[in-house]
Amino acid sequence: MATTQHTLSIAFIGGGNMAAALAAGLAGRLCPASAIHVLEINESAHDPWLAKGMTVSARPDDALAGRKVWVYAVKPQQLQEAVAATRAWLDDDTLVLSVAAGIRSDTLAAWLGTPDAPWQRLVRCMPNTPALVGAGATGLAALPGATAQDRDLAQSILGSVGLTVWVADDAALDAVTALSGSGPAYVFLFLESLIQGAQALGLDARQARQLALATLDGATQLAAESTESPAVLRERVTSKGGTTAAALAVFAQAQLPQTVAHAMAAAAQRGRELGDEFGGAAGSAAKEGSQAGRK
Ligand SMILES: NC(=O)C1=CN([C@@H]2O[C@H](COP(=O)(O)OP(=O)(O)OC[C@H]3O[C@@H](n4cnc5c(N)ncnc54)[C@H](OP(=O)(O)O)[C@@H]3O)[C@@H](O)[C@H]2O)C=CC1
Ligand SMILES: O=C(O)[C@@H]1CCC=N1
Repeated sequence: MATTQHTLSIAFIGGGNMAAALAAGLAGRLCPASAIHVLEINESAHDPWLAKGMTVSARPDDALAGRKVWVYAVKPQQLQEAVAATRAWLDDDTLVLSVAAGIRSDTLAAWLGTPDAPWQRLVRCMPNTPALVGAGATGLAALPGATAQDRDLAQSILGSVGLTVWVADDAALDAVTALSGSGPAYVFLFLESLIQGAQALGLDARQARQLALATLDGATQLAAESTESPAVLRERVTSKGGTTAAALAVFAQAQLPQTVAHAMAAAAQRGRELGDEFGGAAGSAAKEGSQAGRK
C-alpha cells in the first residue's frame, strides 16, 4: 500500500467512542496525529483530542476540505443530519467511510450525492473498540463504484488497527455487527461475570481480574493457534465427572449457546431496523433536502 504518513489526512465526523478508538489506533501507525481532524459538536469533549495532537472543530469548517478520507462516526440516528451539515466540504477525491451500524450504503450514497448521482467512493466499515490497542476486527463492504484505490485505502486504514474482512453487502455487515462490532461487549460481560463469580468464591478483586483476563487471553490464543476446533479444545478441559463438567452442565441448562445465538440475532435485527428506518422514503427525502447543500 502506497499510502504514507505524509500523504494521508483524515477527518472524523463525530468524536465519540468509536472515533477515539480508531484515531488513537491510527495515529503514529498510519499517519501522524496532526493529520487527523475531528468534527465533534460537543466542545466539552475537545480537550482529549487536542491533547493527542489532533485538530478539532465544533462545527463544519474548511478543516474538512481537501482531506483524503472522511470517516462518519456519529450514531446512526445522527448520520443524515451530519451528512447534510458537512457535504458542502466534500471533494470529488474524498473517500468516505461510514462506521454507522445499520445505515445502508445506498442510503448514505444518496444522502452524500445528488438524486441523479449518488456518491460512489464509499466503503461501509464495521470496526470494534479493540482498534484502540491495534487489535480491532473490521468488516468492510464497498459500493461497486468505489475504485480499487479506494478499497486499498480503506483496507490500509482499518488494517492498521487490526484484522479486516471484506464482505459482500449490507446484510453481511449486519451479521458482522452482531459478531465483532458488538462482540467486545459480550466478552466484557463474560469477563465481568467471571470476575464477580471468582470474588463470590473468595478471591480478591485483583486476583480475580488477573486470572480472568489471562484465562480469556490464553484460551483465545490457544484456539487461534490450534488446528483443532473450539469444541475439541473444550472437551480437553472437561474431565469426566470433574469440575468443568459440573460448570458446563449449568451453562447447558441455561441454554447458553441458544442464548448467544438469540442475542446475536437481536443485534442483526436491530441493524436491519436502523437500515429500514433510514432507507427507502427517508433516503429519498434526504436526497432532496441535501442536494442544495453541495457546493
Ligand atoms: N462504540 C462501538 O463499539 C462501535 C460503534 N460503531 C458505530 O460508530 C458510530 C459512533 O458510535 P459511538 O462512537 O459509540 O457513539 P458516540 O455517541 O460515542 O459518538 C458520536 C459523537 O458524535 C457527536 N455528534 C453527533 N452529531 C454530530 C455532528 N453532526 N457532527 C459532529 N459530531 C456529532 C455526538 O455528540 P452527542 O453525544 O451530543 O450526540 C457524539 O459525541 C455509531 O454509528 C455506531 O453504530 C461501530 C462499531 C463499534
Ligand atoms: O451498539 C451499537 O449499536 C454499536 C454498533 C456495534 C457496536 N456498537
